[in-house]
Amino acid sequence: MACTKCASLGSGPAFLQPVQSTRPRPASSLGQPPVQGDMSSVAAPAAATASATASAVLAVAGAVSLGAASGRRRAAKLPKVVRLQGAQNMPSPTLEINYYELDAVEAPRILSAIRLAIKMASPIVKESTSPEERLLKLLSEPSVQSLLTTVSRLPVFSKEMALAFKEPFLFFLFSTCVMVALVPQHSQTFRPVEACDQDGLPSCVVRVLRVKGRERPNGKCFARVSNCSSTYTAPIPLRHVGAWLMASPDSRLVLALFSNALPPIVSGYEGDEGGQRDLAILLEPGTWEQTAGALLLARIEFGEFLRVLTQTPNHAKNIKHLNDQLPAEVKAEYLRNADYLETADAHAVYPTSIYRQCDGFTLATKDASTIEAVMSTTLTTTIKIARKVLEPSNHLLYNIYKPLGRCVAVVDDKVDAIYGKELDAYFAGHGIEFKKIVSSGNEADKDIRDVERILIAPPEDRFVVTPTDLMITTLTKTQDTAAVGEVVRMLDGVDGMVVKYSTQPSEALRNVSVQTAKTNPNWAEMEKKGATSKLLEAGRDGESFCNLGFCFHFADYSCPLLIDSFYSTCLASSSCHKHAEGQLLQLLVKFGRVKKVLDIGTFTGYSSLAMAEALPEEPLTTWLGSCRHDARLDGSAVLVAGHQVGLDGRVVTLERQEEAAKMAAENWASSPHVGKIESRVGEAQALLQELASQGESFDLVFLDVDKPGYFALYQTLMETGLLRVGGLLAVDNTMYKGEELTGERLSVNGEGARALNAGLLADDRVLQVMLPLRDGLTLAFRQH
Ligand SMILES: C[S@@+](CC[C@H](N)C(=O)[O-])C[C@H]1O[C@@H](n2cnc3c(N)ncnc32)[C@H](O)[C@@H]1O
Repeated sequence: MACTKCASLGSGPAFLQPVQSTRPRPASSLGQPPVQGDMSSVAAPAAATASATASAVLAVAGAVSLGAASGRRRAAKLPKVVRLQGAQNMPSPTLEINYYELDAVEAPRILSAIRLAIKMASPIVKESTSPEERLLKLLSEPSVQSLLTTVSRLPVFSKEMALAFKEPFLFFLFSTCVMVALVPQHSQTFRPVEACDQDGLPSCVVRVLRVKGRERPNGKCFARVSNCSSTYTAPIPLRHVGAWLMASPDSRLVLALFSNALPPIVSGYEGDEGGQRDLAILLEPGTWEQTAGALLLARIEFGEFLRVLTQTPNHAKNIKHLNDQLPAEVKAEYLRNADYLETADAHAVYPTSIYRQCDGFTLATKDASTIEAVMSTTLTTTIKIARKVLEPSNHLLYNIYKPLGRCVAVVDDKVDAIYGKELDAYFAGHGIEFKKIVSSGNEADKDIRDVERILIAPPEDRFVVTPTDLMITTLTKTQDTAAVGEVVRMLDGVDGMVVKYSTQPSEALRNVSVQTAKTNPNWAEMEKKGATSKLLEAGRDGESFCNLGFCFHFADYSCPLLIDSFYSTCLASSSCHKHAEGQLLQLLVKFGRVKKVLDIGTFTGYSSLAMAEALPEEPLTTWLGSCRHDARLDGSAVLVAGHQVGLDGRVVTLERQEEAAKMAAENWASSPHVGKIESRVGEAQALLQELASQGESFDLVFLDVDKPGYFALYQTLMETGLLRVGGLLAVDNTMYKGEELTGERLSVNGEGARALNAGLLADDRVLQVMLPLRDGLTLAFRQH
């Protein structure tokens, strides 16, 4: 996500984006030996159990050569180290791993971002306003916001990160606090943090802090949690910490970070010499003298500020409330980052396995001139040798998968040829949902990324809602999973970009999306499984989904999501394409200075609300007659019979299903724009006649109902003048899942869309363009 406010620093992804194809191999395969020296436990043998322990050891100190973004690797031989206090009980790493592409991080830009943010933030923290006001101002300061976003995305153990953190990493802590404080409502879409210590601190956070800092003399925080276990699956790259933290809206965390958990490097302002020393040793030799003054000053200023901020009795509550007080665009920016963090590595937010455990600790030479942050990831695999496991009477697999509810298996095609049928029969016989993803590959292709590639959108999990879905489904039928994975990512990337770089929807609209998904009768059941993202998808084969006796069109709320355990829900996030379409409608309303909108097909009220939000606010005047337009040419309002008859912007929305109309009304109820919406229930054709007989006409008509009726409704709109000359018609789903692209027989909906497309083409009263937005959105301007 690009920070629009501080473009000069570059966007987060631009310099943090993982580079799939050039990832570094695990350090051991790069010829780096395991850590040497006095870390006796480091060389401890792997546990005799079937568990593999791996650790990433990346340098953090001035004495160790820190490679730049070009990918220079640190010296293979490390100086002797001793464990720091508190590290004695940590597990012992045996080999190095490096899951993430650290070389893409541009340390110099991060450093300049830090400098800029310090410069801009410094006068703010010294202001005489209340600490909360200052914090609010800080969070809204573009350079600070940009830095927080950036920092939240950094892989923690990279050498570049270490380089970046040669300056105080108050900002890291700050960013984590900020995220927690900022996004409680967002956090509801994340799973709660599972492993917490007694203080409610997610253990992963503690681990990161423990790695980066040290136990404080008062023993708080780090010491207490040293033996808590985590069920998190990923190693702990810092860029994910924000996402983890967001999972815990607990303001105690903010408190803990502010008051207790600050490692000496930050909290040393109270006269803690350790902090100053740490800071000194993290700087390049010689730069300390030049930089120390400014940094120390910043540290003191921020330290003092934090102290004041956390002194008042209500500070926890106050900090939490800042979320609501932030300017909308600032808040949206933070939320966008939250979305990014979620999608950047879903594993960090949504653990997928209980068999991987992360840990970390800090090692240092006695004089602290060399510090190493060591992180270990323990992968535990149980291997059982068993025979005849696929015989129905054998309960081995049953006992594992029955409690889990289902089994997703990536099966080699050679294995499938031999055991495929037996596998299917076994799970079917035991009533266990079984998803078999058959893939062809060699041994070398079986690393975690290949598994990811295979799991991404297997054909049976992807509903065809848009032409993109169709292409992806077609692609994934081939056997070359690696190439398919790349293309799928690109295709999804196009849609993702549309959403990412379009203005983000209001909270009210996000909520409508959630409500929409919840109308699915399977919602509750899926929610239990944590698989609700699927419910934003269309029904498997069709565009309609029957519930409460009437049909809903879930296709319109589709997200290009991956299978649920992989990328979880995008509820309330901006990833739903419907949002981009909503933004387009809003843009059209604003650009066309539209006052009267006809929304044909209400459903849960998303499009109605989107357009209502964009309509002007001023009270008015009248809807009546042609004088309305003449009068507004000179900007004046027209009063009919001297009284006001409504708001200067109105959406009339039509829906055949009473229940849907009711649900939409509930969804709009809390919006300040509700007064602009008028809902009518009935068949669209009949309602159009009624509106025409009342002399209505509209500047903008959005047509989004059953496709077989499209052309007839279009004709009525034109013949009755409901779409006024100079007005615009927007029609959804005109590409209808790309059915025409298949060359196969069209469905009735596909036929309906084609009839309208052909009708528009033949009608010279309109000038139209089909936009490949989602499932095709056609804009037709009525010129005669
Ligand atoms: C695709 S949904 C509309 C979604 C809505 N425009 C939005 O973007 O949020 C279509 C809705 O139109 C309704 N509908 C379908 N055919 C209709 C018709 N002929 N007359 C009135 N309503 C109709 C359906 O009940 C459904 O609720």
